[in-house]
Amino acid sequence: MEVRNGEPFQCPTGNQPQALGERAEGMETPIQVVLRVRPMNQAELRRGEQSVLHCSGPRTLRVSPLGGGQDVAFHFSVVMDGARTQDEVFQGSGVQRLVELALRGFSCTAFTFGQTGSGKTYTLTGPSPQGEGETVPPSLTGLMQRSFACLLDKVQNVGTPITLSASYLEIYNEQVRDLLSQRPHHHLPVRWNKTRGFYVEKLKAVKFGTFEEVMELLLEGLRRRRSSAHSLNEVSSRSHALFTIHIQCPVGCPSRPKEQTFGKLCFVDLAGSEKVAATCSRGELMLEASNINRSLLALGHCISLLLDPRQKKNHIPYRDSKLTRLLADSLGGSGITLMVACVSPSAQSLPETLNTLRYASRAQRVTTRAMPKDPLGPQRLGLEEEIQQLRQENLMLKQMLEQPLGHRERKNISFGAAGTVPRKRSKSWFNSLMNSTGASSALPAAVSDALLSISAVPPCSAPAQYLQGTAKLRPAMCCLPSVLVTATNSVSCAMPHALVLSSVRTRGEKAHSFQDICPPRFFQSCLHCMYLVPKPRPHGRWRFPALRSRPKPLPHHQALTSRSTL
Ligand SMILES: Nc1ncnc2c1ncn2[C@@H]1O[C@H](COP(=O)(O)OP(=O)(O)OP(=O)(O)O)[C@@H](O)[C@H]1O
Repeated sequence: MEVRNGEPFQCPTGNQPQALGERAEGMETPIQVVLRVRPMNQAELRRGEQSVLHCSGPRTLRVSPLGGGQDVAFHFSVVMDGARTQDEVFQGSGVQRLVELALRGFSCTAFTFGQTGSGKTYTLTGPSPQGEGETVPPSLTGLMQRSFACLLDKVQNVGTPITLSASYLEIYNEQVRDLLSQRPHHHLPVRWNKTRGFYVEKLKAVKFGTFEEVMELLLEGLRRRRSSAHSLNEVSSRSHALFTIHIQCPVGCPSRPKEQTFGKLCFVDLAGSEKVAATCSRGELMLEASNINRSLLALGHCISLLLDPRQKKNHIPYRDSKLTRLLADSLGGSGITLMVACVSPSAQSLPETLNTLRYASRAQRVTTRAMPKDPLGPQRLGLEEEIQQLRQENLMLKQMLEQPLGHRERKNISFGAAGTVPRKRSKSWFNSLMNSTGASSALPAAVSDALLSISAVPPCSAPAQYLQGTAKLRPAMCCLPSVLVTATNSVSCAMPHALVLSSVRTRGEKAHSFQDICPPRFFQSCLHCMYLVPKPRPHGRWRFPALRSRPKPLPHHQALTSRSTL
């Protein structure tokens, strides 16, 4: 197809990117890249510039350098020429699919990337309003306004109440500012935690329910966003802007119908890369340009490393810039990402255009593992563990109650059906153990006679030796309360603030790991005294150190005295 100077490109309408979120959850999903070529602008036409970009299919762009150099072909999910309208870009880019996936609880990101003046802001929000109070004509609105309308339409049809809120921030000169705040110049810190990953502390999130409300938020942020004029763009964005919609859905997706979902739809308008010489930037403009270029370089570096599977497993330097921190999940995490690469068709911009095309080609080889967001994440796991412990404890107490009274008087208790000391012992478990055996903090450091039999453990043939007193344990432990699991299948309780498990048998044999305490075979072959001193942890759970380490034998000659058991 011949491309003449200034004429729009002819190219079949792009198809929807196919792989976007169509793979199973947790599968590697590549970043989708849509390429948009803007039409020649007035300045380029006046200069009589040649167009160097040719669409040769719905997914292929050919670059024909002036002067007869060899054509270079680039392939993307969709290629859109300069004749594509805003609506065609919306229909063909796959953003609608992102909206659906965000509603199902996925974290979705659409970002525009390209040289300054290549049409990134135009693609996301349409042309900048001509005057105060002017609005963008509906036919020219960008991906964001169309996605808002699409989202609100879908929300209405879902039938269940869905909570929507929006936040809007910019990264200007490596500082994060809240564009919805009355104090936009106040810098916000970027933090990290296990549950949320990277996030901006104290960022305002405003609830909305209608198209007008969300548009009000967008316009408020756009008014505050930093922009300036330079030789390549009269309204050039001087910051990276992230508009995020948080979608809280009380009823989850079909695969998790009973769970809440917390989807996210984020639009990122990156500031354009620029050659300072070409934009004639000075002073503040130059400082802004160098910060923009530096953060885009960090982004490119992360993308390059993400392409290497070995590097991906090791370390990706997301912390190199605020931008890469905030895009970490979209690039290498559990999000679904769409990149719209914007380029100018002019020959003068060719070096920058080639950079963008190479950058975009690399980006589309990056994969994420799309997973719906579970904000409870680790918390939920912790709760499940706790429930498990409480169940065990409950069972143990029930069994205690079922014991004949005589046994209880002798303070014999069972440790549950499996006959094991629970692996993870909660403080409440320990306390109830202490209470049930009558041990209290007032007891002296000597071992009480409370004997706790462990059910389901076969009678032990070990020698009739067992620990008689904590006073004879290592000095460090003397001050610790202890429960002694002895070779006689008994557990003796003393001071109630910590737990010592130990077992004794003849000398000369090998010591067993703590894990051996649990299965019955331990009690037939336990040799040395084994003890584990749990450390109280902040949330009331206790951790047993040396769970797998070799137990240290107690000094038998000092600590043990021969005594018949039971
Ligand atoms: N597809 C398009 N059709 C018509 N005009 C366009 C198109 N794309 C961009 N423009 C115009 O080109 C100019 C530059 O576009 P825009 O501001 O979106 O570029 P940008 O990539 O966001 O630049 P910067 O990085 O400097 O902010 C604007 O006047 C915009 O209206």
